[in-house]
Amino acid sequence: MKITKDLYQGSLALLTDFYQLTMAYAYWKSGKAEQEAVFNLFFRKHPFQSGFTIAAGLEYVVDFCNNFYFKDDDLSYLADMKNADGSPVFETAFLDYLKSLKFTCDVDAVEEGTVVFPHTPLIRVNGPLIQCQLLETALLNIINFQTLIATKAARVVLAAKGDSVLEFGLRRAQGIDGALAASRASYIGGCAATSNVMAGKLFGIPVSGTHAHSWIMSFDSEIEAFKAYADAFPEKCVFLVDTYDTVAGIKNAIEVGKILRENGKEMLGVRIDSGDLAYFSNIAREMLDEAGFPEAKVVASNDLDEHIITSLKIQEASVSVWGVGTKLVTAYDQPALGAVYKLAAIKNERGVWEPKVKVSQQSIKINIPGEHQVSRFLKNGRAVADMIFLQEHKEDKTSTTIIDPIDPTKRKRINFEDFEEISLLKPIFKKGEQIYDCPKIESIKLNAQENLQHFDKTHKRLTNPHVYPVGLEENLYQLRTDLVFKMKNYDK
Ligand SMILES: Nc1ncnc2c1ncn2[C@@H]1O[C@H](COP(=O)(O)OP(=O)(O)OP(=O)(O)O)[C@@H](O)[C@H]1O
Ligand SMILES: O=P(O)(O)OC[C@H]1O[C@H](OP(=O)(O)OP(=O)(O)O)[C@H](O)[C@@H]1O
Ligand SMILES: O=C(O)c1cccnc1
Repeated sequence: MKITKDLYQGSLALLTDFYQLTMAYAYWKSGKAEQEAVFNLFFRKHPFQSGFTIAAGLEYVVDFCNNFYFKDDDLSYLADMKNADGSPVFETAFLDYLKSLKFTCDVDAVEEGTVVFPHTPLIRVNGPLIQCQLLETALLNIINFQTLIATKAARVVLAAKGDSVLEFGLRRAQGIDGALAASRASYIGGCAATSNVMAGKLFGIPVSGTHAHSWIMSFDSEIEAFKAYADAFPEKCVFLVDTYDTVAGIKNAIEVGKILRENGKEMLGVRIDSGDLAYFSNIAREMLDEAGFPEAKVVASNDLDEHIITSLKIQEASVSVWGVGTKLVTAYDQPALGAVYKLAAIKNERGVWEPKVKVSQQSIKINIPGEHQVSRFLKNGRAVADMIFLQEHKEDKTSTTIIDPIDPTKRKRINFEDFEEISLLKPIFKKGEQIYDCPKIESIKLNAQENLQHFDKTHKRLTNPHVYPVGLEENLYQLRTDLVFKMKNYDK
């Protein structure tokens, strides 16, 4: 899918913070625009107190980079911007430079659906400083949201323990694009289908749904409404049974289910959207079984999330399909991921790479310098640790120690020959040319499921999960510590 073309009719170069453009102008003016740089996009904490995060959004990023150019009307908009004294904000020669700007960066990224952890780069961009800088805001916008929602969906799906989860969020999502991106990310995270028809068309996601209370209310009686629905959709009958009286509603559904059966069709199930979902789902299950409908499913909806689903499972509710909307697509309990995009290295005038750190009072905010690689180590198919490293530090080594970037007392010895080693960052663009085929959404979803299987269930626990070890290779840890000391003048 051409996301930019289908959704936004062209380049999204102006989808950025104004300060990116002022910095771009200043880079250009000071002769730094083409200086080569490396930026990393990463997050510092899992959302929702989760023990894992699911990467999502790369296909949008690829599309954004492929369509990264300034259109004539973008440039005239910028040309019209004035300073307080009436002078133009951007001089014409700079706008001409932007007009001729072509995307030429290398981009390496973690594939969508990959389980990822704090501090490891999800995307690494290497290219002219001005281009790297101009990508920041859009890349963060895309990755922060889709990664957040894919993770929320994965948690909801884990709570559902193999039952289908339908995403019903469109009506309460954060605007049109929020809804579309959320439906896409929810599917990647493991939802079985969406109610969002446009997301179905754009992304190839299965669409599904039942009917609303208004359908029932438009008839004189519930049974009439069920019969009319069964006439229209004999193959797709999930009756919403709680408009007036849930038990009476289930009886009516059974009655119409029998009529359907006489005509050679099977009622798919009932939906309960209010009241005590444990109590009513168990009553529905008993009544359906007794009436000879053991295959009919009980669908539950109403402000569900992973915690309520877990509770309903503990209560042995007889729900087999979960409709989840608001709390999934708005990431209700944590509305932003907080990933950042930081300069990690820059090539100086002599052509030598200089690693860079931003020093902070909070050690969690000190970034990791250099052009990172990330390896995941597996033993018998089980992930044991991730290592962030610089290629030149690892060459010729047979073992190393990884060190927690925040707490250096947490360390792990890695003998490379003991593990299967997977490189997480894949080449996506080389000198501005796309060299990666974005997978179909079905294989992204499968990738997420397979990835999750590599992790012990203690990391996937919804509350207080066991922390998965992610560390800096010892030489990188030392490099970072030395740089921080240098920037703080501790060595003087
Ligand atoms: N057995 C249960 N255990 C825990 N939570 C439940 C149980 N049954 C329902 N819930 C949840 O409790 C909340 C009840 O919300 P609310 O009070 O809005 O429902 P309601 O009054 O039954 O429905 P509505 O207002 O939509 O008619 C929902 O989030 C629902 O998912
Ligand atoms: O609760 P969510 O997880 O967002 O799932 C979607 C909700 O949207 C629909 O009803 P709507 O909320 O429009 O009306 P209702 O709450 O009055 O049933 C549906 O019946 C669900 O309850
Ligand atoms: O199909 C449904 O049942 C549905 C769709 C959107 C929101 N709530 C329910």
